[in-house]
Formats: sequence, structure tokens, C-alpha cells
Amino acid sequence: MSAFIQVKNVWQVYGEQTVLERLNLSIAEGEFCTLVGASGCGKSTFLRLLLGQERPSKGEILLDGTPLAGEPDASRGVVFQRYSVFPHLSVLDNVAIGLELPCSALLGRLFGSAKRAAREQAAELLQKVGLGHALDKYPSQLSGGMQQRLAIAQALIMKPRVLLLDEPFGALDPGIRKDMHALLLELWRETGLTVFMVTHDLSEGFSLGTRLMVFDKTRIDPHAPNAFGARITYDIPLNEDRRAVRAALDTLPAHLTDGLPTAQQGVRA
Ligand SMILES: Nc1ncnc2c1ncn2[C@@H]1O[C@H](COP(=O)(O)OP(=O)(O)OP(=O)(O)O)[C@@H](O)[C@H]1O
Repeated sequence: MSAFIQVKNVWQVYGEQTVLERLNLSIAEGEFCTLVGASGCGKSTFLRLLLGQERPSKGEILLDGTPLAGEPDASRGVVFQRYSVFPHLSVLDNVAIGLELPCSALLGRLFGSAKRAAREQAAELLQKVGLGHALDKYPSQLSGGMQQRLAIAQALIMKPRVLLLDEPFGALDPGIRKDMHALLLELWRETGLTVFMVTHDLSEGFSLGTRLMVFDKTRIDPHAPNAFGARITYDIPLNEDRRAVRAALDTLPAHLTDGLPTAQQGVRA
């Protein structure tokens, strides 16, 4: 398995607080990884590093052998729990603009045919995520689930190689979440994207993807509670061997699973 994303001895320290400590990780192209962990343990921080919104305090992250440049680029799309859209633009324009903005910057102005092509591409993608009927609507007219479908289309319009998701479905009702899981799996299978999703729902982490990672602060010093950051303490392949997955579930210590939905309920059928 060749490494597509490589995380090498990464630390993230804010002032006195070490949030991430000595992270080492290899992800192959096309994997669907989920990361769970208690609130405040550093999941979003790690995702921001993968996105390139922040640079690690120490260590480096390579994408296909090249160190991340320290700012987001088109190779990585991202979906957050709260979507960010242009409220005054239609659903179609909110997605097409992802293609139009880089072109305008390059050309000074966008030629008519390029603009048409961008809108056609956006409409096709919106159809795929189930918003083909809502192209002319405005974001405020969409339900929560539809808004997240829009956010996914925005993230995918530039054809990224990696899709990063930070608690993307945390605010949705269980029924809608199930629909969103199905959509995400369908897009992943169809595109061969590498997916990295942060969630604090263990059942969601187990029910999706090929690999589940668990963050934990393993060595907290009572005299310096912030001295040690989160590390990946479990890295479990979610293969088709259900017994192996269940055995791995049993190894998770109670403090990681307390308060989280029952993992067994979420194991993929
Ligand atoms: N830019 C920053 N400056 C200082 N501290 C930060 C910064 N970003 C995050 N932190 C701190 O890092 C810790 C981890 O935060 P982070 O949001 O990554 O955790 P999380 O696991 O995603 O939490 P949650 O599940 O609640 O979203 C927190 O204590 C937070 O206050």
C-alpha cells in the first residue's frame, strides 16, 4: 500500500497547550478514514492541518510526496458542520462560482462559453447530489440536509483528490443523516476520492469507510494537564471481516466509548 497522505511526526502546540503530539500516519489513495475522539481532543485541529489552513508546529504532511504548501488548494475539498455559502447567490451559482472564481482571476474576466461550461458542470454535480430540482433556489430556502448536499457539491466542484469532512452531519436528524451517509458512500465509490472524516459519533465512524482512527490523550500529567496532546491510539481497519471489527471494538477502553452511541449498532452490514 503506497502512501498518498503522509503525516510525519506532527505536533501542534498553541502557547502552553500541546494539542497534537507525534502524529504519524499513512493513508493510501482511495481510503475512507474516519476519526473519532472526545470533544476538545484536537480532531478539528488535525483536519485544519490536513486542509493546509494551519501549518504544524513541528513535523510535516505530504500529499502524494509533496509537502503541503501551508494554504488550502484545489487538491483538497472540505465540508464543515456549518456550511458557508453566498446567501445572495442561487444554488447553481454557489457551486459554479467555485470554477468561475479561479478562472476570472486568471483571465481578468470570464468568457461566455467558459461560464456556460462552469454552470453546466455545476448543474451536473448538483443533480448527482440530489439537488437537481433546486438549482434556482437560494440557500435559505433549503432544509438542513439539502444545505449539506450543497456543501458537498461545493467541495467537489474542483475535483479534489481528497475530501475532508468535519462533523458534516452533526446537526442533522437521524433519518437525514442516513441519507447523507448513503450519498457520501456513493460519491466515494464512484470517484475513488480519498476521504477523511472527523466525527464524535462512534457509530458513524464505524458504519462508514475503510478505517477508523481514535484520538486520545494518553499521557496526561496531573500537574501539567495540557502538556501532552492527542495521539492516534487506535487505528482499526473496517474490513468485511465482521468478527475482526467486533473484536477491535471490544478493545476500545470505556472512557473512549462512554457517552458515544453504541458502536456495534453502527457496524456496516
Ligand atoms: N487556534 C487555536 N489557538 C489556541 N487553541 C486552539 C486553537 N485551535 C484549537 N485550540 C484548542 O485545541 C484544543 C482542541 O480543539 P479542537 O477543536 O481541535 O478539538 P475537537 O476534538 O475538534 O473538539 P470538538 O469535538 O469539540 O469539535 C482545544 O482545547 C482548543 O481550545
